[in-house]
Amino acid sequence: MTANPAPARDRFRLPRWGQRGTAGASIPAQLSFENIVQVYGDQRVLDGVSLTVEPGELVCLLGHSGCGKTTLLRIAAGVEAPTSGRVLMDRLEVSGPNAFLEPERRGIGLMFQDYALFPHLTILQNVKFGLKDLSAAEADIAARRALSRVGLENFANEFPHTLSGGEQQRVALARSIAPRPGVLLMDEPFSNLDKRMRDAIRDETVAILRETGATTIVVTHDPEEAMRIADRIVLMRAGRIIQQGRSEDIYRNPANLFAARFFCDFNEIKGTVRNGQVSCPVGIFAAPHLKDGPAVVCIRPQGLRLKPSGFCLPGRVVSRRFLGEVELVHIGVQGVDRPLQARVHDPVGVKEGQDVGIEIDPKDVLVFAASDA
Ligand SMILES: Nc1ncnc2c1ncn2[C@@H]1O[C@H](COP(=O)(O)OP(=O)(O)OP(=O)(O)O)[C@@H](O)[C@H]1O
Repeated sequence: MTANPAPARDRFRLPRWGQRGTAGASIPAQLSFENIVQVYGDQRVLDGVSLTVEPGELVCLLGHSGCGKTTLLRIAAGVEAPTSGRVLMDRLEVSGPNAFLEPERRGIGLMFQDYALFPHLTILQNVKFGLKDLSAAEADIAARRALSRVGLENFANEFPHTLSGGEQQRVALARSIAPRPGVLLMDEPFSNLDKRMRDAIRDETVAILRETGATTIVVTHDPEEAMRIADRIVLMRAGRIIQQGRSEDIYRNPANLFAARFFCDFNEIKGTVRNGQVSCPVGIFAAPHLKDGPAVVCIRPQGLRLKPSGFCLPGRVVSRRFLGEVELVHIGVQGVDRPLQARVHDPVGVKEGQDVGIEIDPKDVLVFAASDA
């Protein structure tokens, strides 16, 4: 049942919501975690997490399912108390041995992947829900301003089920920014959207977050998403922070094999390090930082180039798959268990079964100690 639906043409006339500029700004807060440990039964879900998110910064918590990302958000929000450690906002303890500030008094906005919209409330009522501290008139103004900010002011009187997934995501965003939180915590906020919509909405959401200025933590298990939106990526594994930094730095210089694998589907080949060099069946590469011993040579698929047979490393094309902008070519190489995968832009004339040469760009080669695996 739709109450006062927006005329269809208005839906098409809506301006891009990342460009509207009417949202109230937040006063961003610094959020710090000090040595957070969380134990459930005999499971140590968080194992000494320390992290400071600076005012206005957008941090992505990245990691596989079950590594503790959501638990850290819940502790920040005050929905959960840590087993030990402290959470501080602007250097004041909000969770810890000396204090516990109730979630509703932290000035933290939350947005979860299911959006959690109330089906029986209109869009406007949904957005007003978190504005209980304001008078009815003030709440109405703040909610309409937030809806306008996400380009949905014409949908105020509709009900959630009449909106598309992308529109519902924008309502959830409006609801979380309406109280102008100093900190916004978002748990997989784009995971319910199809890929085409996800890219656009993600970019627009980030534009709005930048304008509101809120300190933001976004949880995701998608490295591309993290690279696309984060000022800083914090990579987690089994309750610990493995590495943090700008996306380019982590991508180019992963701290270990786990971090490397997270960002790239490498060709991995066993090798042996001797005197700062690693030898393996596809060549010899520099490994100045490693001690002598077994190693894993990781080669990015885009670091392989096809040459005529007789040049560089000999190989035989096993398969070719058209992926749009690139082709994925699998090439068998003597001494290597699995065919190498190469992402090639223009493999003109290359056929399955054909002998080729393979050139490997050393900048796309990373080497880790085998003990790291
Ligand atoms: N209240 C709880 N009681 C017991 N175990 C819990 C509780 N909350 C979380 N866990 C467990 O803690 C671990 C980490 O869960 P968490 O939701 O933080 O992971 P996550 O990294 O966010 O994963 P996902 O990406 O799948 O949401 C999981 O094994 C989960 O089952």
